Amino acid sequence: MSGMERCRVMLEAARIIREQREEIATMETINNGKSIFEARVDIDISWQCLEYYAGLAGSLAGEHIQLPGGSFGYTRREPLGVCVGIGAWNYPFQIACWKSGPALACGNAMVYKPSPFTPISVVRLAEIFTEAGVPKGLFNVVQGGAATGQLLCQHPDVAKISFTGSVPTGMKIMEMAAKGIKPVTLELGGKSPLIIFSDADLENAVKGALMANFLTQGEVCCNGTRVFVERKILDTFTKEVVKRTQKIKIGDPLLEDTRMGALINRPHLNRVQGFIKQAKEQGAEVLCGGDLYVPDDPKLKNGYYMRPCVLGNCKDDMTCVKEEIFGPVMAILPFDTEEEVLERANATKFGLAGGVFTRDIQKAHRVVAALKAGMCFINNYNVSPVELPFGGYKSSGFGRENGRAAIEYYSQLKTVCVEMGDVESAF
Ligand SMILES: NC(=O)c1ccc[n+]([C@@H]2O[C@H](COP(=O)([O-])OP(=O)(O)OC[C@H]3O[C@@H](n4cnc5c(N)ncnc54)[C@H](O)[C@@H]3O)[C@@H](O)[C@H]2O)c1
Ligand SMILES: NCCCC=O
Repeated sequence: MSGMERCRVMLEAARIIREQREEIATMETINNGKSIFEARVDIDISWQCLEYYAGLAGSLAGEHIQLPGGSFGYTRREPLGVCVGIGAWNYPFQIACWKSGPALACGNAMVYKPSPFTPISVVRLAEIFTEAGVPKGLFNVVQGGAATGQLLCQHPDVAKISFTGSVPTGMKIMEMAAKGIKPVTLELGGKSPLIIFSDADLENAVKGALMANFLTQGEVCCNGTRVFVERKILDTFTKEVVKRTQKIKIGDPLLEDTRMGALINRPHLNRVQGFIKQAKEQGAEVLCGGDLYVPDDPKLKNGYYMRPCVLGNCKDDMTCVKEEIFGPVMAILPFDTEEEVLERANATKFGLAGGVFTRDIQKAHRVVAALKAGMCFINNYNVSPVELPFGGYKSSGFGRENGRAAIEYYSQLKTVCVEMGDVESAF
């Protein structure tokens, strides 16, 4: 298909998703456990992603380059071939759109493997692509776990792998990709810093800290889980954050007023609680939450619910401050100077995201310029405009999703050199 034809099909897929927003959001809530309120936002970001790449599909182009003597060259932006997408369980539908959007826009095929914990909604995406006119076999879903993922990565017909998941799995994916000389995009974990200066708008900073920690039960790769607060406002800020965290409505994720649903599964819930136990043993203070939550509704009593947790008295060398917990656990850390906080914020193997709240515009830009992270926020956190590239530094991965940047990762350049004169042979 031409770029314009791909554009039309992708716009139709985006339209169907928009039309079926409620049904898909409900499916995603059942799939993952996140609140319906949030699932709707995920679905909106998903159709916006397809619309955005539909727009780019028709304008993909190479360059014309003039050479001496009337000769010239040109480049063609060509697809890679069959791309494999492997997704995590926290944003099942959205991750599949973030990968398939640029992949299909560039003229590739995709075989997508969702996490076995959230197998359902991406099947609906495949059906929607078919309804929209994507040719049979161009977007395929293969269900399975690690073994299936390995087979896909090692398959000789696969030209590219785009992976979203944990750092240990990312390393294995990269090893497999290296054996086949396949390009790879790695969207991995994080332990991102959020820096609150004393001149920040306190109301926005508190809201930002909650957004940075408690969406999708805290199971968000770019969460700002290390909240550095300038000592002057530590008490006021902490008190307000704790008060609002305690008010978060937990429970049946399909209810309209629920803002925190269930974690993904029992082992993960136990793991998150293990981090909190260890934090206490290492001297952190639980300022609120961290315990199991049992909803009144008897049919939910075995659900994987916990109260969102705020940890005080944290130190940089504690496990809860160093490791990705991937649950609703915020660590608050006081700081005194800009120089000190930057050094501490960057002292991590991860580099996915970072944020700063301040009214001082020069300070804001200076701080984000110094943060070693791929996605930085000034005076907000965890918003996901599809126009902006998203991806990590350091162990959080490489390659970018969203924005124009993703086109680079789903296409390759062919250079054509055209001679307009005679061949000047060396022989
Ligand atoms: N940077 C991002 O954009 C982003 C987004 C979402 C989640 N994440 C990260 O994902 C992690 C949580 O997700 P998870 O628990 O599903 O991660 P995971 O690494 O356990 O699994 C991710 C996917 O990889 C598959 N997989 C597992 N082992 C494999 C192997 N050896 N070969 C091929 N595929 C394999 C899984 O079946 C799943 O589909 C967190 O670390 C989180 O930060 C990152
Ligand atoms: N808003 C989506 C963020 C993806 C990371 O988990």
